[in-house]
Amino acid sequence: MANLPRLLDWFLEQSLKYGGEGGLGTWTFQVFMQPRMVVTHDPENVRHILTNVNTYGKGPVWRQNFYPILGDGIFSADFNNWFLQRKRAANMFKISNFKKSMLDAVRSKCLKCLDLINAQVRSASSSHPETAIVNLEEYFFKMTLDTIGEIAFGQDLGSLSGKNIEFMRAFDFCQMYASDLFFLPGPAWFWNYCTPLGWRFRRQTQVLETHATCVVKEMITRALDEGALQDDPEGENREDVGVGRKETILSYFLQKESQESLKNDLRTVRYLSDVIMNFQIAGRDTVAQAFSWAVHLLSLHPDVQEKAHHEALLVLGSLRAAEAATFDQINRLEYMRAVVTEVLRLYPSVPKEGKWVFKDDALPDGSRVSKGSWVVFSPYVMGRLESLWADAAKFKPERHLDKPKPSNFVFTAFQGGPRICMGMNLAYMQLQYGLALLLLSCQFAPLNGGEDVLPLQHSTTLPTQRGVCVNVTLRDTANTL
Ligand code: HEM
Repeated sequence: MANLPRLLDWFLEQSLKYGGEGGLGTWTFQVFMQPRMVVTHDPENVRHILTNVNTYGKGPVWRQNFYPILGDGIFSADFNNWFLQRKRAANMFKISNFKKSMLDAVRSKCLKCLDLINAQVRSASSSHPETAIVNLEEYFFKMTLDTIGEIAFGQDLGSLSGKNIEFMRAFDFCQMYASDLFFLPGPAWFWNYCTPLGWRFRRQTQVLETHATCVVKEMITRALDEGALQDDPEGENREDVGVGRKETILSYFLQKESQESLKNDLRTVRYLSDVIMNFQIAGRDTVAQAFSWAVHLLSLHPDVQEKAHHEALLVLGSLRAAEAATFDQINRLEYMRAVVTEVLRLYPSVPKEGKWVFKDDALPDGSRVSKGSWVVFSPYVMGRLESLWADAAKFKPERHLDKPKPSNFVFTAFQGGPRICMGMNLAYMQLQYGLALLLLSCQFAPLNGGEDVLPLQHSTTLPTQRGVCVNVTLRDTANTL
């Protein structure tokens, strides 16, 4: 328990100590009254775990700990329930949606966020060029929540305009608490019902549920008013087209429900609320944290910042021109893509992963794993192992240029196999474009000459403890090459 606040670094130390040469070998540990955890960072073991979804999955303990937040959504689902949700949501991630509705959502939220950052710097600065200290993390969290809101259910959640503060706080607390449950002795019910934090958790999950239910009910009412729902939804194999004014992730789920169940069946509303919650979790924190770590690392590496800025000018033009960037232009930001990959190697938004063992099995290195235990690997640890990355501690985007993409079982930020992150391409688009717009508008410098280590907050994802405060200097935005 003492190591909980620094769990990831503890994993790294233990892997180097007990993981044999290079820290890749398998070792195990067990928290009192919790299932055994088998830890491995060998890419072949990771491949085996991630590609055998019938042997390794989410399992009952994950589902129980996260049920109050994720319900039956895709992150907690296994087998057929997982497969159906993945298949429905996959409709949204087709190229035509990337080029139009997703890019529109990303663009409008990035530009709004940029305006707010510019306004804060201008109001706080009397120098020329205008400079101010800004905590950018809070802007990123609001921006990514509003973006995923638009993409997942076609609504502007208004976080960038000051709404949803209570919801976001509840969201952060619940994720942190549920993540701790795996490493606390004893069953979840004990912590949930017999401790003050558990009581707070249960109260905060009500805030989340109310928010998601409101969104779903509003969307159902809108779809019914527009006559966009079928009385008799067709079979699973027809081509899915989405419903309502525009295609959203939720619209692909709505079209599979009958009007009758949408109007009268509370279980249907609950299920759709779970879908919403899961996509909000998937799309908000991961991307916001990647933005934060990117700005932190760019501020510490002015040479990388300048190269990325130069590329943005070259590919997108001035800030004015970049506001209208196309999908193909964004894809040509190759150096920025390498920056994003390097940020996620060192600071993967999902820093640790545990899969439940459904059947007795052996890993490729010969280690035996028993049904009812966990196999654990950490993308954070893997990104720091010299046996996998030369100069692992150094931030060097160049390592990803002019080379084949690293295997998903070595660079595990998005994982791999059938459950690879569904939003990977969306995340790259948001980060490449958002960072390019930021760099065309501002320069970042660290406070007090640079703090090398920014303390992490233990959670399901990888937030910082105090946000990311940097010196922001506004550029002359008429700049072109
Ligand atoms: C930097 C950004 C992101 C990172 C690092 C990331 C990482 C991951 C990882 C590691 C997983 C596997 C988690 C697990 O199985 O427990 C995952 C799953 C998933 N991600 Fe992402 N993600 C990012 C952004 C997004 C975005 C923007 C979306 C938007 C829709 C998204 C949607 C999903 C979904 C739906 C799954 C579940 C896939 C499944 O179980 O089949 N992710 N992501």
